[in-house]
Order: sequence, then structure tokens, then C-alpha cells
Amino acid sequence: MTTCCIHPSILSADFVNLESELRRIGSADAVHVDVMDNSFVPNLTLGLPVVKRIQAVSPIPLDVHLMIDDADRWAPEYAGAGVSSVTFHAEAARAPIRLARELRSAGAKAGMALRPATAVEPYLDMLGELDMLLVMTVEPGFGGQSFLDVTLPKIRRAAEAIRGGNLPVAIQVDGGITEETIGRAAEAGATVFVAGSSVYGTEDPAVAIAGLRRAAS
Ligand SMILES: O=C(CO)[C@@H](O)[C@H](O)COP(=O)(O)O
Ligand SMILES: [Fe+2]
Repeated sequence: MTTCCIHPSILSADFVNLESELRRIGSADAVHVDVMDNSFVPNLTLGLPVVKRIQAVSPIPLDVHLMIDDADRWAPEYAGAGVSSVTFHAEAARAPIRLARELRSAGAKAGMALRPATAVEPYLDMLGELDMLLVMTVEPGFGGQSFLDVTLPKIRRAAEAIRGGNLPVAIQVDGGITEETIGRAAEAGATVFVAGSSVYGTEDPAVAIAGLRRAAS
């Protein structure tokens, strides 16, 4: 598995100018779209109609991160919008295996996310049902937080299981990813890196993306 992928999060973009904000990250591998419902997390962002419009104009694929309750009900609707991947939270899904299968049959890659305090062990047996495991490296809900090193052993544990089973599952990390922290996450086994403030909070997102790629390898 290569450390290929930088996914800027539009949570840190200018929400009034989303189309031009997408063009500024054209050199990234995908755009990470954070959907929050003010229930699963204490913040509210955007929903399905906005995701559909982003999907219609984005020059790069959409990686949708659902921080919402009742993932079983809503996640398939996002997959149906034609996005590249849909990630639901394990803590918000009643039937994660069935849900991952539904996402794949709707044509999206299936991702499952774990909060920092959620252990990976109960989910190791279902990794084969996923295309991506998202290890949250901050508490979900807000951009601009500091990377939690306490999550590194979980990334290592997941990477070991993925290697051991020879599974084509990517490990995504999300939260506090900067040129300073990305190397530690990559060394632990992460292969897809979400970065919000360290991309959109800079003068030139393209330069920031290139810097993150260098620091990850
Ligand atoms: O899902 C989330 C936050 O819950 C993220 O995707 C953030 O948007 C990442 O922002 P930074 O920590 O990179 O600023
Ligand atoms: Fe996210």
C-alpha cells in the first residue's frame, strides 16, 4: 500500500465560494466532505442537496465523511449521489456489515470511521467488507484541533491486520494532519490523509498539498 492520498477537507474552505475553493485543490486526490448533523457531533455543516451540487462541479472525486446519527438510513443516499466513497461512523450504525455492502452495491467505496476512544479490535473481522477504515485522530466535530498521538497504536493494529489478511483496505486519518504530524501517521500505517486547516488555512493550497505529500513519504 502506498502513501498516496491527500484529501483536503472543505470544512476549512469558504462555504460561500465552494466551486472556486474546489478548483484551488485540483492537485489533491479527492475532496473530503464533512457532513455533521448537530447530534452525533455538536456541529452542523451541510447535507445531501449540497453534496449533490459539489459532486456536479468538483474536478476531483468526493470522499464523504458522515458524522450523523442513523447512518443505516442516510449513508446509502449519499452513495446514490455518485460520490467516490462514503464513510459512516461505527458508533452510529446498527448493522455496519449490511451498510458497507449497500454502499458498495450503490457504486461507492465503503468506509467506516472510529472515534478516538473506539477500539478497532471488535471490527477487525469485518475489515474485508470495507475499502477504507477511518481512524479519527481528533474528536470529530471541528477542524483546527491538535493531532492525538494516542491514536497511533490503533493505526498500527489496523495496519497489521490489513497486512496479515492481505486486504485491499486503506487506512485514512483525519484531524490535526500537518507537515509535522503526517509522518507519524504514515509510519504507523495510514495511507490516506485528510487535511483541513493545514491546506485551506494557508496562502496557497497547492503548495500545502505538495508539502504534505513530501512529508508523508
Ligand atoms: O472530520 C473532521 C472534523 O470532525 C475533519 O475532516 C476536519 O475538517 C479536519 O480538519 P483539520 O483538523 O485538518 O483542521
Ligand atoms: Fe472528516
